[in-house]
Amino acid sequence: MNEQYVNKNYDSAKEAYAALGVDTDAAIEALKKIPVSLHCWQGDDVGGFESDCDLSGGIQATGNYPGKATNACQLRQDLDKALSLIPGTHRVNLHAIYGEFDGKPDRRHVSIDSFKGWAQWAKDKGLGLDFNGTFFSHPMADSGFTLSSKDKDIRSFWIDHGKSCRKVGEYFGKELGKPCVTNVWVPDGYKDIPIDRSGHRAILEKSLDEMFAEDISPEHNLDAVECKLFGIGSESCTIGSHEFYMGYAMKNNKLLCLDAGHFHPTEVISDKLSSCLLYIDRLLLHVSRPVRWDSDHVVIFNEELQYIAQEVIRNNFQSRVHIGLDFFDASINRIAAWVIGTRAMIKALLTALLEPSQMLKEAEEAGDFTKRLAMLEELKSMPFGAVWDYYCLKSGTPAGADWLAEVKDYENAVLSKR
Ligand SMILES: C[C@H](O)[C@H](O)[C@@H](O)C(=O)CO
Ligand SMILES: [Mn+2]
Repeated sequence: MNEQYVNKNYDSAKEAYAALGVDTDAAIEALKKIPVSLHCWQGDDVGGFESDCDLSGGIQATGNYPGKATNACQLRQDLDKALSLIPGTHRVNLHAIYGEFDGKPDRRHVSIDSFKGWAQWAKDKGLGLDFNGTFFSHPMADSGFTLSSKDKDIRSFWIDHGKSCRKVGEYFGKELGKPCVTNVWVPDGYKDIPIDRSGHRAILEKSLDEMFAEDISPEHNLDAVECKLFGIGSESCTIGSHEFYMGYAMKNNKLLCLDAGHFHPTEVISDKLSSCLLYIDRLLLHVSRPVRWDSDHVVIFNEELQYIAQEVIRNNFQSRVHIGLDFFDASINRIAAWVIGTRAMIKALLTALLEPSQMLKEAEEAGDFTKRLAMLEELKSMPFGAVWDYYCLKSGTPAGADWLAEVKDYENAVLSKR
Protein backbone atom coordinates (compact mmCIF):
# COMPACT_ATOMS: atom_id res chain seq x y z
CA MET A 1 0.00 0.00 0.00
CA ASN A 2 1.25 3.42 -0.88
CA GLU A 3 2.59 5.19 2.21
CA GLN A 4 1.35 8.61 1.18
CA TYR A 5 -2.15 7.23 0.69
CA VAL A 6 -2.06 5.51 4.09
CA ASN A 7 -0.84 8.68 5.82
CA LYS A 8 -3.48 10.82 4.16
CA ASN A 9 -6.24 8.43 5.16
CA TYR A 10 -4.89 8.31 8.68
CA ASP A 11 -4.99 12.09 8.98
CA SER A 12 -8.65 12.25 8.07
CA ALA A 13 -9.49 9.25 10.28
CA LYS A 14 -7.70 10.95 13.15
CA GLU A 15 -9.93 13.98 12.68
CA ALA A 16 -13.09 11.91 12.51
CA TYR A 17 -12.22 10.09 15.76
CA ALA A 18 -11.16 13.33 17.45
CA ALA A 19 -14.66 14.64 16.83
CA LEU A 20 -15.86 11.79 19.09
CA GLY A 21 -13.22 12.56 21.68
CA VAL A 22 -10.99 9.62 20.67
CA ASP A 23 -7.23 10.08 20.34
CA THR A 24 -6.02 7.66 17.62
CA ASP A 25 -2.32 8.11 18.48
CA ALA A 26 -3.04 7.15 22.10
CA ALA A 27 -5.04 4.13 20.91
CA ILE A 28 -2.06 2.95 18.85
CA GLU A 29 0.31 3.41 21.80
CA ALA A 30 -2.01 1.36 24.02
CA LEU A 31 -2.31 -1.33 21.36
CA LYS A 32 1.47 -1.76 21.16
CA LYS A 33 1.45 -2.86 24.81
CA ILE A 34 -0.96 -5.78 24.33
CA PRO A 35 0.74 -9.03 23.39
CA VAL A 36 -1.08 -11.85 21.68
CA SER A 37 0.24 -15.37 22.17
CA LEU A 38 0.56 -17.22 18.85
CA HIS A 39 0.02 -20.93 19.28
CA CYS A 40 2.80 -22.93 17.62
CA TRP A 41 0.46 -25.81 16.83
CA GLN A 42 -1.18 -24.04 13.88
CA GLY A 43 2.17 -24.59 12.14
CA ASP A 44 1.94 -28.37 11.94
CA ASP A 45 -1.67 -29.37 12.69
CA VAL A 46 -0.93 -30.19 16.37
CA GLY A 47 1.52 -32.91 15.29
CA GLY A 48 4.53 -32.07 17.44
CA PHE A 49 8.01 -33.55 17.13
CA GLU A 50 7.73 -36.79 19.01
CA SER A 51 8.00 -39.42 16.33
CA ASP A 52 5.13 -41.83 16.38
CA CYS A 53 1.92 -40.62 17.94
CA ASP A 54 -1.24 -39.61 16.14
CA LEU A 55 -3.31 -36.67 17.32
CA SER A 56 -5.78 -37.82 19.99
CA GLY A 57 -7.83 -36.24 22.76
CA GLY A 58 -10.92 -35.53 20.69
CA ILE A 59 -9.48 -32.64 18.70
CA GLN A 60 -8.97 -32.65 14.94
CA ALA A 61 -7.12 -30.69 12.28
CA THR A 62 -8.67 -31.32 8.90
CA GLY A 63 -7.03 -30.61 5.55
CA ASN A 64 -3.84 -31.53 3.79
CA TYR A 65 -2.22 -28.28 2.69
CA PRO A 66 1.37 -28.97 1.66
CA GLY A 67 4.50 -27.64 3.37
CA LYS A 68 3.87 -28.04 7.08
CA ALA A 69 6.79 -27.73 9.47
CA THR A 70 8.34 -31.05 10.44
CA ASN A 71 10.93 -29.91 12.96
CA ALA A 72 11.56 -27.03 15.35
CA CYS A 73 13.84 -25.15 12.93
CA GLN A 74 11.17 -25.13 10.26
CA LEU A 75 8.48 -24.17 12.74
CA ARG A 76 10.55 -21.25 14.02
CA GLN A 77 11.29 -20.20 10.45
CA ASP A 78 7.54 -20.22 9.71
CA LEU A 79 6.77 -18.32 12.90
CA ASP A 80 9.42 -15.75 11.98
CA LYS A 81 7.69 -15.24 8.65
CA ALA A 82 4.26 -14.92 10.26
CA LEU A 83 5.53 -12.55 12.94
CA SER A 84 7.14 -10.33 10.30
CA LEU A 85 3.65 -9.75 8.89
CA ILE A 86 1.96 -9.02 12.21
CA PRO A 87 2.33 -5.59 13.85
CA GLY A 88 3.45 -5.40 17.48
CA THR A 89 5.56 -7.50 19.85
CA HIS A 90 3.97 -10.79 20.78
CA ARG A 91 4.40 -14.16 22.42
CA VAL A 92 4.59 -17.75 21.22
CA ASN A 93 2.72 -20.56 22.89
CA LEU A 94 4.36 -23.99 22.87
CA HIS A 95 3.16 -27.47 23.71
CA ALA A 96 5.32 -30.11 25.39
CA ILE A 97 5.41 -32.17 22.16
CA TYR A 98 7.36 -29.40 20.39
CA GLY A 99 10.69 -29.97 22.14
CA GLU A 100 13.92 -30.70 20.31
CA PHE A 101 14.36 -34.22 21.53
CA ASP A 102 17.67 -35.91 21.84
CA GLY A 103 16.83 -39.60 21.45
CA LYS A 104 13.48 -40.92 22.59
CA PRO A 105 11.26 -38.20 24.06
CA ASP A 106 10.26 -38.75 27.66
CA ARG A 107 6.74 -37.39 28.01
CA ARG A 108 6.62 -38.24 31.69
CA HIS A 109 9.57 -36.02 32.54
CA VAL A 110 9.70 -33.22 30.00
CA SER A 111 13.19 -31.83 30.03
CA ILE A 112 14.17 -28.20 30.02
CA ASP A 113 17.04 -29.13 27.69
CA SER A 114 14.57 -29.90 24.91
CA PHE A 115 13.35 -26.31 25.04
CA LYS A 116 16.63 -24.42 25.20
CA GLY A 117 16.57 -23.77 21.46
CA TRP A 118 13.12 -22.20 21.78
CA ALA A 119 14.22 -20.02 24.69
CA GLN A 120 17.27 -18.80 22.79
CA TRP A 121 15.16 -18.02 19.73
CA ALA A 122 12.58 -16.14 21.81
CA LYS A 123 15.33 -14.19 23.57
CA ASP A 124 16.91 -13.18 20.27
CA LYS A 125 13.56 -11.96 18.97
CA GLY A 126 12.37 -10.31 22.19
CA LEU A 127 9.37 -12.63 22.40
CA GLY A 128 7.68 -14.08 25.47
CA LEU A 129 6.91 -17.80 25.63
CA ASP A 130 3.91 -19.66 27.00
CA PHE A 131 3.63 -23.37 27.51
CA ASN A 132 1.18 -26.29 27.66
CA GLY A 133 1.39 -29.78 29.00
CA THR A 134 0.43 -32.26 26.27
CA PHE A 135 -2.00 -34.64 27.97
CA PHE A 136 -2.97 -36.38 24.72
CA SER A 137 -1.42 -38.04 21.64
CA HIS A 138 0.33 -40.64 23.81
CA PRO A 139 -0.32 -44.32 24.66
CA MET A 140 -0.79 -43.36 28.33
CA ALA A 141 -3.82 -41.29 27.24
CA ASP A 142 -5.36 -44.05 25.13
CA SER A 143 -7.94 -44.93 27.79
CA GLY A 144 -9.40 -41.44 27.38
CA PHE A 145 -8.29 -40.50 30.87
CA THR A 146 -5.17 -38.85 32.25
CA LEU A 147 -5.18 -36.86 35.50
CA SER A 148 -8.64 -38.08 36.42
CA SER A 149 -7.94 -41.73 35.66
CA LYS A 150 -8.85 -44.33 38.26
CA ASP A 151 -5.64 -46.12 37.34
CA LYS A 152 -2.88 -44.93 39.65
CA ASP A 153 -0.08 -45.57 37.12
CA ILE A 154 -1.78 -43.48 34.47
CA ARG A 155 -2.51 -40.72 36.92
CA SER A 156 0.97 -40.53 38.33
CA PHE A 157 2.47 -40.54 34.83
CA TRP A 158 0.49 -37.43 33.96
CA ILE A 159 1.07 -35.76 37.32
CA ASP A 160 4.81 -36.07 36.66
CA HIS A 161 4.27 -34.70 33.19
CA GLY A 162 2.46 -31.67 34.56
CA LYS A 163 5.10 -31.07 37.20
CA SER A 164 7.90 -31.11 34.65
CA CYS A 165 5.96 -28.78 32.35
CA ARG A 166 5.69 -26.21 35.14
CA LYS A 167 9.48 -26.33 35.45
CA VAL A 168 9.80 -25.63 31.73
CA GLY A 169 7.41 -22.70 32.20
CA GLU A 170 9.49 -21.41 35.11
CA TYR A 171 12.63 -21.75 32.99
CA PHE A 172 11.07 -19.72 30.16
CA GLY A 173 9.94 -17.06 32.61
CA LYS A 174 13.40 -16.75 34.13
CA GLU A 175 15.21 -16.76 30.80
CA LEU A 176 12.97 -14.21 29.15
CA GLY A 177 12.19 -11.99 32.13
CA LYS A 178 8.43 -12.28 31.55
CA PRO A 179 6.17 -14.86 33.19
CA CYS A 180 5.19 -17.88 31.15
CA VAL A 181 1.57 -19.00 31.29
CA THR A 182 1.60 -22.79 31.53
CA ASN A 183 -1.78 -24.17 30.63
CA VAL A 184 -3.34 -27.51 31.52
CA TRP A 185 -6.00 -29.04 29.33
CA VAL A 186 -6.87 -32.71 29.74
CA PRO A 187 -9.25 -34.51 27.39
CA ASP A 188 -10.66 -36.82 30.06
CA GLY A 189 -14.25 -37.84 29.63
CA TYR A 190 -16.83 -40.39 28.60
CA LYS A 191 -18.44 -40.93 25.22
CA ASP A 192 -21.57 -42.30 26.85
CA ILE A 193 -23.45 -41.62 30.04
CA PRO A 194 -21.23 -42.32 33.04
CA ILE A 195 -22.24 -43.39 36.53
CA ASP A 196 -19.42 -41.84 38.49
CA ARG A 197 -18.89 -38.26 37.41
CA SER A 198 -18.09 -37.16 40.92
CA GLY A 199 -15.46 -39.85 41.48
CA HIS A 200 -13.45 -38.69 38.47
CA ARG A 201 -13.81 -35.04 39.40
CA ALA A 202 -12.58 -35.72 42.91
CA ILE A 203 -9.59 -37.54 41.44
CA LEU A 204 -8.89 -34.69 39.03
CA GLU A 205 -8.89 -32.22 41.89
CA LYS A 206 -6.46 -34.36 43.87
CA SER A 207 -4.14 -34.86 40.89
CA LEU A 208 -4.08 -31.14 40.17
CA ASP A 209 -3.28 -30.41 43.80
CA GLU A 210 -0.37 -32.79 43.60
CA MET A 211 0.79 -31.40 40.31
CA PHE A 212 0.70 -27.83 41.58
CA ALA A 213 2.15 -28.64 45.01
CA GLU A 214 5.51 -27.01 44.37
CA ASP A 215 5.42 -23.25 44.81
CA ILE A 216 6.76 -21.55 41.73
CA SER A 217 7.03 -17.79 41.69
CA PRO A 218 4.33 -16.10 39.62
CA GLU A 219 7.10 -13.82 38.44
CA HIS A 220 8.22 -16.74 36.29
CA ASN A 221 5.29 -19.10 35.83
CA LEU A 222 1.52 -18.70 35.95
CA ASP A 223 -0.61 -21.86 36.01
CA ALA A 224 -3.80 -21.97 33.95
CA VAL A 225 -6.53 -24.60 33.76
CA GLU A 226 -8.74 -24.98 30.69
CA CYS A 227 -12.34 -26.10 30.85
CA LYS A 228 -14.36 -27.75 28.09
CA LEU A 229 -17.90 -28.84 27.44
CA PHE A 230 -17.21 -31.86 25.24
CA GLY A 231 -14.80 -33.36 22.73
CA ILE A 232 -15.00 -36.10 20.14
CA GLY A 233 -15.28 -39.25 22.21
CA SER A 234 -16.16 -37.39 25.39
CA GLU A 235 -19.60 -36.14 24.37
CA SER A 236 -21.53 -37.21 27.44
CA CYS A 237 -19.19 -36.10 30.16
CA THR A 238 -16.02 -34.04 30.20
CA ILE A 239 -14.43 -34.24 33.62
CA GLY A 240 -12.74 -30.83 33.42
CA SER A 241 -15.95 -28.89 32.88
CA HIS A 242 -16.44 -25.14 33.30
CA GLU A 243 -17.88 -25.44 36.78
CA PHE A 244 -15.05 -27.75 37.81
CA TYR A 245 -12.28 -25.42 36.72
CA MET A 246 -14.01 -22.20 37.69
CA GLY A 247 -14.18 -23.58 41.22
CA TYR A 248 -10.66 -24.95 41.07
CA ALA A 249 -9.17 -21.70 39.80
CA MET A 250 -11.00 -19.65 42.44
CA LYS A 251 -10.03 -21.91 45.28
CA ASN A 252 -6.41 -22.31 44.26
CA ASN A 253 -5.61 -18.95 42.74
CA LYS A 254 -5.00 -20.28 39.24
CA LEU A 255 -5.75 -18.68 35.90
CA LEU A 256 -8.93 -19.93 34.29
CA CYS A 257 -8.55 -20.56 30.58
CA LEU A 258 -11.64 -19.77 28.53
CA ASP A 259 -11.55 -21.26 25.06
CA ALA A 260 -14.14 -19.76 22.70
CA GLY A 261 -14.95 -23.22 21.33
CA HIS A 262 -15.50 -24.94 24.65
CA PHE A 263 -19.08 -23.97 25.40
CA HIS A 264 -22.55 -24.50 23.99
CA PRO A 265 -22.77 -23.28 20.37
CA THR A 266 -24.57 -20.03 21.21
CA GLU A 267 -22.67 -19.39 24.44
CA VAL A 268 -19.93 -16.78 24.16
CA ILE A 269 -16.84 -16.17 26.26
CA SER A 270 -17.04 -12.37 25.87
CA ASP A 271 -19.87 -12.35 28.39
CA LYS A 272 -17.85 -14.34 30.90
CA LEU A 273 -14.84 -12.07 31.42
CA SER A 274 -16.50 -9.56 33.71
CA SER A 275 -18.01 -12.27 35.93
CA CYS A 276 -14.93 -14.46 36.17
CA LEU A 277 -12.67 -11.52 36.92
CA LEU A 278 -14.71 -10.63 39.98
CA TYR A 279 -13.54 -13.87 41.56
CA ILE A 280 -10.36 -14.80 39.73
CA ASP A 281 -7.22 -12.68 39.40
CA ARG A 282 -6.37 -13.46 35.81
CA LEU A 283 -7.77 -15.24 32.80
CA LEU A 284 -6.14 -16.93 29.86
CA LEU A 285 -8.13 -16.73 26.64
CA HIS A 286 -7.95 -19.29 23.88
CA VAL A 287 -9.45 -17.22 21.12
CA SER A 288 -10.83 -19.59 18.54
CA ARG A 289 -13.75 -19.77 16.10
CA PRO A 290 -16.10 -22.66 16.65
CA VAL A 291 -18.27 -23.43 13.63
CA ARG A 292 -21.14 -25.63 14.89
CA TRP A 293 -18.72 -27.37 17.24
CA ASP A 294 -15.23 -26.83 18.69
CA SER A 295 -13.88 -26.87 15.14
CA ASP A 296 -10.97 -24.50 15.78
CA HIS A 297 -11.46 -22.46 12.62
CA VAL A 298 -9.11 -19.55 12.01
CA VAL A 299 -10.18 -16.49 13.98
CA ILE A 300 -11.75 -13.73 11.88
CA PHE A 301 -12.90 -10.20 12.59
CA ASN A 302 -16.43 -11.21 13.53
CA GLU A 303 -18.79 -9.90 16.18
CA GLU A 304 -17.70 -12.19 18.97
CA LEU A 305 -14.05 -11.30 18.42
CA GLN A 306 -14.97 -7.62 18.72
CA TYR A 307 -17.03 -8.28 21.84
CA ILE A 308 -14.08 -10.07 23.46
CA ALA A 309 -11.78 -7.15 22.67
CA GLN A 310 -14.35 -4.64 23.91
CA GLU A 311 -14.70 -6.42 27.23
CA VAL A 312 -10.92 -6.37 27.72
CA ILE A 313 -10.50 -2.72 26.77
CA ARG A 314 -13.65 -1.18 28.25
CA ASN A 315 -12.82 -2.68 31.63
CA ASN A 316 -9.11 -2.06 31.43
CA PHE A 317 -8.46 -5.78 31.87
CA GLN A 318 -5.30 -5.76 29.72
CA SER A 319 -3.01 -6.81 32.55
CA ARG A 320 -5.37 -9.51 33.85
CA VAL A 321 -6.35 -11.17 30.60
CA HIS A 322 -3.69 -13.10 28.71
CA ILE A 323 -4.77 -13.33 25.10
CA GLY A 324 -3.82 -16.57 23.40
CA LEU A 325 -5.02 -18.03 20.12
CA ASP A 326 -6.16 -21.59 19.56
CA PHE A 327 -7.09 -22.68 16.06
CA PHE A 328 -5.66 -25.17 13.62
CA ASP A 329 -6.64 -25.27 10.00
CA ALA A 330 -4.70 -27.67 7.77
CA SER A 331 -6.67 -26.79 4.64
CA ILE A 332 -5.03 -23.40 3.97
CA ASN A 333 -1.51 -22.03 4.05
CA ARG A 334 -0.57 -22.33 7.71
CA ILE A 335 1.41 -19.10 7.84
CA ALA A 336 -1.53 -17.27 6.32
CA ALA A 337 -3.73 -18.84 9.01
CA TRP A 338 -1.56 -17.35 11.76
CA VAL A 339 -1.46 -13.99 10.03
CA ILE A 340 -5.21 -13.82 9.37
CA GLY A 341 -6.14 -14.87 12.91
CA THR A 342 -3.59 -12.76 14.75
CA ARG A 343 -4.18 -9.65 12.65
CA ALA A 344 -7.92 -10.07 13.23
CA MET A 345 -7.35 -10.24 17.00
CA ILE A 346 -5.17 -7.14 16.99
CA LYS A 347 -7.57 -5.29 14.72
CA ALA A 348 -10.39 -6.08 17.13
CA LEU A 349 -8.33 -4.68 20.01
CA LEU A 350 -7.61 -1.54 18.02
CA THR A 351 -11.27 -1.07 17.18
CA ALA A 352 -12.12 -1.40 20.86
CA LEU A 353 -9.44 1.15 21.74
CA LEU A 354 -11.01 3.54 19.22
CA GLU A 355 -14.39 3.36 20.87
CA PRO A 356 -15.66 6.42 22.77
CA SER A 357 -16.49 4.11 25.68
CA GLN A 358 -17.06 6.86 28.21
CA MET A 359 -19.68 8.51 26.02
CA LEU A 360 -21.45 5.17 25.52
CA LYS A 361 -21.36 4.45 29.23
CA GLU A 362 -22.82 7.82 30.05
CA ALA A 363 -25.65 7.27 27.57
CA GLU A 364 -26.34 3.90 29.19
CA GLU A 365 -26.28 5.30 32.72
CA ALA A 366 -28.60 8.12 31.67
CA GLY A 367 -31.02 5.53 30.34
CA ASP A 368 -30.50 6.81 26.81
CA PHE A 369 -30.50 3.42 25.12
CA THR A 370 -31.47 5.05 21.83
CA LYS A 371 -28.19 6.94 21.75
CA ARG A 372 -26.29 3.85 22.88
CA LEU A 373 -27.63 1.73 20.03
CA ALA A 374 -27.42 4.52 17.46
CA MET A 375 -23.79 5.22 18.30
CA LEU A 376 -22.82 1.54 18.34
CA GLU A 377 -24.21 1.33 14.81
CA GLU A 378 -22.51 4.52 13.64
CA LEU A 379 -19.18 3.35 15.03
CA LYS A 380 -19.28 0.38 12.68
CA SER A 381 -18.64 2.64 9.72
CA MET A 382 -15.95 4.77 11.32
CA PRO A 383 -12.63 4.60 9.41
CA PHE A 384 -10.81 2.21 11.74
CA GLY A 385 -9.27 0.52 8.67
CA ALA A 386 -7.27 3.68 8.01
CA VAL A 387 -5.88 3.61 11.56
CA TRP A 388 -5.10 -0.09 11.19
CA ASP A 389 -3.22 0.40 7.91
CA TYR A 390 -1.25 3.25 9.45
CA TYR A 391 -0.35 1.12 12.48
CA CYS A 392 0.76 -1.74 10.24
CA LEU A 393 3.01 0.49 8.15
CA LYS A 394 4.48 2.31 11.16
CA SER A 395 5.26 -1.11 12.68
CA GLY A 396 7.18 -2.14 9.56
CA THR A 397 4.55 -4.66 8.49
CA PRO A 398 2.44 -4.69 5.33
CA ALA A 399 -0.81 -2.73 5.24
CA GLY A 400 -3.99 -4.09 3.69
CA ALA A 401 -3.66 -7.40 1.89
CA ASP A 402 -0.02 -6.78 0.89
CA TRP A 403 1.11 -9.49 3.32
CA LEU A 404 -0.52 -12.17 1.18
CA ALA A 405 2.01 -11.79 -1.65
CA GLU A 406 4.79 -12.28 0.89
CA VAL A 407 3.21 -15.49 2.13
CA LYS A 408 2.88 -16.68 -1.47
CA ASP A 409 6.57 -15.93 -2.14
CA TYR A 410 7.50 -17.81 1.01
CA GLU A 411 5.34 -20.72 -0.06
CA ASN A 412 7.15 -20.89 -3.40
CA ALA A 413 10.61 -20.41 -1.98
CA VAL A 414 10.38 -22.47 1.21
CA LEU A 415 7.20 -24.47 1.84
CA SER A 416 6.99 -26.05 -1.61
CA LYS A 417 10.51 -27.46 -1.19
CA ARG A 418 9.67 -29.39 1.98
C1 LIG B 1 -3.83 -28.01 21.35
C2 LIG B 1 -4.52 -27.26 22.45
O1 LIG B 1 -3.91 -27.34 23.64
C3 LIG B 1 -5.92 -27.68 22.57
O2 LIG B 1 -6.54 -27.12 21.45
C4 LIG B 1 -6.66 -27.24 23.82
O3 LIG B 1 -6.30 -25.98 24.24
C5 LIG B 1 -8.08 -27.30 23.46
O4 LIG B 1 -8.67 -26.27 23.26
C6 LIG B 1 -8.75 -28.60 23.30
O5 LIG B 1 -9.99 -28.49 22.76
MN1 LIG C 1 -7.91 -24.36 23.86
